[in-house]
Amino acid sequence: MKEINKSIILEKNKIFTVSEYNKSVYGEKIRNYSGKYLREWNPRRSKLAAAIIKGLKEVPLNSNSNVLYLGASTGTTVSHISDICYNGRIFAVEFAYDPFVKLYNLAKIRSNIFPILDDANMPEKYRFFVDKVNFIYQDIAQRNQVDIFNKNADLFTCAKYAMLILKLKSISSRKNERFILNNAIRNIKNFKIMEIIDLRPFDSGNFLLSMVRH
Ligand SMILES: C[S@@+](CC[C@H](N)C(=O)[O-])C[C@H]1O[C@@H](n2cnc3c(N)ncnc32)[C@H](O)[C@@H]1O
Repeated sequence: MKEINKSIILEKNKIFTVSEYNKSVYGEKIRNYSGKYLREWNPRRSKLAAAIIKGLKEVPLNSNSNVLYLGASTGTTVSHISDICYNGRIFAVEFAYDPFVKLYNLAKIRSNIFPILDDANMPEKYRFFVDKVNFIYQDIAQRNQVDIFNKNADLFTCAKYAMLILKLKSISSRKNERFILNNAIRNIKNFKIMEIIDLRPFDSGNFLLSMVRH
């Protein structure tokens, strides 16, 4: 077993978060672990898990981190971040009603998740619900995904670290992958790139950018 941090554990080719909760969120396996539980983290369902398995060196999250999560969907990755940041708060923004209902139900069980039904293009609408966040995570398949990130990063200036899932096909389905990637990176404001992880074979055409504010 290898600890990435106190709450993230790698065992052979599998990854787990240490959890207070013995309740499966998306069908993942759970087992007992020193008075708590180990929740298997599926890298085909969560790009952050895929990036860690692919060798992401730093995960700048700890038990006290406050996170702004854009594109939360039903809360698969949110639930693992909720395990890692068990004393912090996760402000989870999702604009589609159906996945939001599941996210909302998850938040009823997990007291550190604060679901927000809103469009991440308009952070000024939810800025007053969001306390000081240290970290922004974005996983949104939209053509203007870099703009969405920049707008949120401009407003939530306490966030020192960020991770952006770049979905290249959503930006352009015709241009060359390298070209889209370089262009997207050039357009990111305020943050410099620490690591770029190609998420293949878990997720094709998606890259995780890990960044720090400059
Ligand atoms: C790939 S899914 C996210 C999966 C999730 N991050 C996970 O790992 O569990 C992308 C989500 O972003 C949401 N989304 C897309 N555009 C959005 C926007 N402008 N504001 C908020 N949510 C958005 C979609 O409705 C979808 O649920």
